[in-house]
Amino acid sequence: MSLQHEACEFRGTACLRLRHEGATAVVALHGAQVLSWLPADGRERLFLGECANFAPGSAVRGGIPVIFPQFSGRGPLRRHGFARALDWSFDGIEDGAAAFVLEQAPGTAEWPHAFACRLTVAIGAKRLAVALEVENRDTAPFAFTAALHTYLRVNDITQVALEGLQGCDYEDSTGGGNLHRDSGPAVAFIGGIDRIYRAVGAPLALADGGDRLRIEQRGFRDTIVWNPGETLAARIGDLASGEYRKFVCVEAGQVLVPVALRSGERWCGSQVLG
Ligand SMILES: O=P(O)(O)OC[C@H]1O[C@H](O)[C@H](O)[C@@H](O)[C@@H]1O
Repeated sequence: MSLQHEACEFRGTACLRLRHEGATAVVALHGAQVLSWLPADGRERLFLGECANFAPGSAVRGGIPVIFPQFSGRGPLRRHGFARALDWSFDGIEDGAAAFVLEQAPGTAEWPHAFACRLTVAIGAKRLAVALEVENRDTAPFAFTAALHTYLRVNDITQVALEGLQGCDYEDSTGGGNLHRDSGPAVAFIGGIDRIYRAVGAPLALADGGDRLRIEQRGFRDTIVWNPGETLAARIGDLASGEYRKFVCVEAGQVLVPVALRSGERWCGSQVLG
């Protein structure tokens, strides 16, 4: 059976529910943000904050926010860009994936370029695949940074280990952007962590007690690893008390070297979980 889809409301916001091979995903039109992913075993794999704010123009804490055209505060635009705060349009099912589009509009005026973003979401029994394509529809070149800011639900953050980054260089965003090389076999999440690993190629594995999740990315060269830790979490207004223990962000990103597109060119990056 092919991918099934239906419009639905989830936490009061307009969404599309996808079903395939016993798995379900919910994608909000707000930000084209995947909010929920239940593989066929029925266990939620994404974190969505209890206090997540779906008001127009706001960023929703959890799921898979689409970061475009600027990662974090690395440029003149609003933090993490506008794509996560705007409504996207559902553009149908194509090659077994639901497609959502965002194009130049009054809400994107802070970045004066003609562009088209296309986010596709596909699911299988044990797999979630999200791909972001960006097209330059302008007459002039432009450059951007982007990420799929995936919030992975975990049982107990003190037991979580992220494997596959040994030997990779990273910028430590908590330490003024200092460069380091990861020497340990796994990243642990004790205290806050905010790192941009560069040129990550091989798949990662998130071990959470007895559970393991494979994380693969293509097109995106960097991987951002983030959890605010207790102290910073207490200052994040849309994160309920103790919720920082329930997620780690493992983000597929193109941050350290922006993507430059000439007129008519396209770029694509993707993240596959499962
Ligand atoms: O609070 P937000 O704007 O959603 O950002 C949440 C986090 O996103 C990324 O992971 C950055 O590396 C962090 O520095 C930032 O704190």
